[in-house]
Formats: sequence, structure tokens, C-alpha cells
Amino acid sequence: MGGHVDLSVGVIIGISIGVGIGVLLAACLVACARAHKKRISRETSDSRGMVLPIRVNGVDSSVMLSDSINGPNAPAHPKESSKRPLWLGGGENHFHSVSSGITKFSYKELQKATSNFTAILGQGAFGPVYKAIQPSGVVLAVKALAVNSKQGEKEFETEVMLLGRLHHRNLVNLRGYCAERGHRMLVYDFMRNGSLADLLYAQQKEPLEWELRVRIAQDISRGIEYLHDGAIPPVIHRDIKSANILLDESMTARVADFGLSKEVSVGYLVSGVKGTYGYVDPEYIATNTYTEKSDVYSFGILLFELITGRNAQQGLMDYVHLASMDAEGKDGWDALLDPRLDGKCNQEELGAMASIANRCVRKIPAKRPRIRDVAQSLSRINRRRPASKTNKQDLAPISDVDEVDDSDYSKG
Ligand SMILES: Nc1ncnc2c1ncn2[C@@H]1O[C@H](COP(=O)(O)OP(=O)(O)OP(=O)(O)O)[C@@H](O)[C@H]1O
Repeated sequence: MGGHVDLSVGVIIGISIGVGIGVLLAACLVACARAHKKRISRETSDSRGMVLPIRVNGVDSSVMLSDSINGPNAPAHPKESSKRPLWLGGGENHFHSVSSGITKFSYKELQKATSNFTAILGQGAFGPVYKAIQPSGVVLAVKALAVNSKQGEKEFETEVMLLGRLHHRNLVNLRGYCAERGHRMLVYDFMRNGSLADLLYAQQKEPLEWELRVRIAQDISRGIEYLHDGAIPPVIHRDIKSANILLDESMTARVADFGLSKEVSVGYLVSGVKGTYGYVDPEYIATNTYTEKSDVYSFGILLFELITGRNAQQGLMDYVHLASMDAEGKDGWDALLDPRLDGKCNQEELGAMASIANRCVRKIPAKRPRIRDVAQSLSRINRRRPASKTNKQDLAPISDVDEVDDSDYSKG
């Protein structure tokens, strides 16, 4: 009897231990599964907000790969490329699979091509830019980044490869790099006609014609559209300004310096805010959140610059606000026009361009248009032009197609 009791107690204990171990194992399995899921979701969200540090001048001048790859502005699926316009690679999702095709230059090679780094094109916040002529005769521009010991060669190369995958006719394409003996250089296509800022403000040059200004605006919007909607993952430029728009030999405008954004400095003050004074989205300063709509804001400033011929860093927006206060209805935009273009500009196109600019600089980012819509509006102005010269009567006014809405100008 005693033996029976011992046996059944033993069985009960055995079963209890078994069940206990089972429960423990199950709990472990559930915990492992949860941890795995968490890790995966963390990795996914990390890649959404990827920041590539190209650290120059001792400052974290980040390459911000958009934090909205899965956000509202990002293609929901790579297949969405089929909805893109053809020039953006619509139909085929091929641009992100193009291998970098980036050349690694030796320091010696670049030293020779730049006549021992004496052929200076200009000086930017990241360092000097040199003109380089290859033995084959191909001309390039070499941007020597101020050396930062914190960034290793491999890290730099990884970032360069990512930037090198971005190719578009409205971007200044990256051709190669040099990472040797502490030197960090980026090699770009040479842009024969210099920067838009130089073309707009150089006194000795002929003023840019109105038609060319509209075409340049369209080119720039397409370059940004590629960065926002075509690149995978999307890229936010963070420093759209006329000095970062370069023109090639056929006067096609190309967006430069994507992937390099520097801190705003006013005099000797460095603010921690990235971008350039005069172009920075006030909402970004207030919230410290940079989105595609912040690039749209800077693009709006650039449009006003093209219209007025006035420098964004010398009270451009005060001037625009004043002119708009005087303005009665859309015709009021006339007051904004670069005086050098008086009588040489289509008034309707001016109204349409100013309205687009006005929508881009709205205070509330959600109310600003997406760059792809801006690009479409600008291309409508350009497409319409040859016809307007021949058969004006058949055309709808531009405002009909561009959903002009100036209503909230005073608010934003
Ligand atoms: N690919 C290029 N082809 C021809 N000229 C270039 C090229 N890249 C830069 N430059 C010229 O070199 C000069 C310096 O350019 P960089 O981009 O370094 O500075 P930035 O854009 O003028 O100023 P910041 O660095 O403050 O944004 C400019 O005058 C620019 O026109």
C-alpha cells in the first residue's frame, strides 16, 4: 500500500516536472519568437530612417536617406515604378539595380589630372573643387572633402557606392572617388556652364531668358522628383539652392551635392540646422524633422529666385511678401518679375510659376505639393509654349490646369 502511494506520488511529481518543463520550453519558444520579430521590425525601421554619415569638416553632415521609404510619399512597392513617367524609369524598375559603375581613382591620377590640385573651380563648405582633365580628354570635377579621421575608408566607400547608384539626366552624376592616405575626394561630371547662382547674379552676364528659366525650373523639379520618388531608398537632398544647381553644356540644369548637407551658419554661428540660410524650411527649424516637403519648400524659394532674379540670402522672401501685399489677384505677381525681363516674359506663365512657388513655401508642410506634382505643372507650362505661339485661342488658360490657389499666401 505504502509502495503504491510512493509510486503515485512519484508519478504525480514526474508528471508535474514534465508539464513544468513543457510550459517553460513553450514560454522560451514564445519569447524567442517575439524577440526575433522585434529584431526584424527594428531592422526594417532602421533601414527606413537610414542616415549615412559622410562626416566632413568635423561635422556630422549626414546623407539622409529618407525616413519614409514606407511612408506616404514613398513608392508602396518597387512595382509602383510602372506608374512613374517614362523619363523616370516608368514601366521598368531598373535604376536601383544599376550597379554603381563608380571608378576608384588613385591620388596620383587625380593629382596629375588637376595639375597638382591647382586648377581650382571654386571653394565650397566641404572644401575646394578642382577641374580635372583625364588623359582621354574627359573633363571632370573633383571635390576634395576636408579630411575626417573618424570616417574609415570602407565606410566612405560604402556611402559613395550608394550615391553612385543615383543616375538621372537632371543630377550631377557621381563618377568616382578617391580614398587614399587620408584623402577623401568625390569625382563628378564637369558642368560647363557653372552654377545657376552665378548665371542669375553675375552682373556682366546677359540675364537668363524667361523661357530658359522655366525650363531650368522643370529640370530641377525632375531631379528632385527622382531623388524623392525614383531612388530606392528615397533621398532627401536637404540643401536645394541655386548654388547647388549646375548647368551642363546644353544648359540642362542638374541638381548637385545630393548626399552632402552641411550645417547652416550665420556668420560664425553654427546652428545644428542643416541646409543653407535663406532656403531652410521654417517648419524643420521648429520641429527638427526634415521631410521631402522641406526640399519642396527650398525649391519654392528657388522658383522665386528664378522669377525675381533676387538672391535668396538677401531678403528675397521679404520682397516677395511685400510684392504680394500690393498684389491684387494673380496679376499682382507681375511686380515680382526680374526687372531685366520687363516686356520679355509671358504674363500667364509668370502667374503660373509664381503660384507654384507660392504653394511650395506654404507654412504647413502637408499643404505643400509633392515634387512630382510640381514637375508636372512645370512641364505643362513648357509643353504648352510652342503651341501658344501658333494657336493661342485653342488653349485653356494655364491656371485651369495648374489648380492655382493663392488663398493661403498670407498664412504661409
Ligand atoms: N561638377 C561641377 N562642375 C563644374 N563646376 C563645379 C562642379 N561642382 C562644383 N563646381 C563649382 O565649384 C564651386 C564650389 O562648389 P561646391 O559645391 O563645393 O560649393 P557651393 O555649392 O558653391 O557651396 P556650399 O558648399 O556652401 O554648398 C562652385 O563655384 C561650383 O560652381
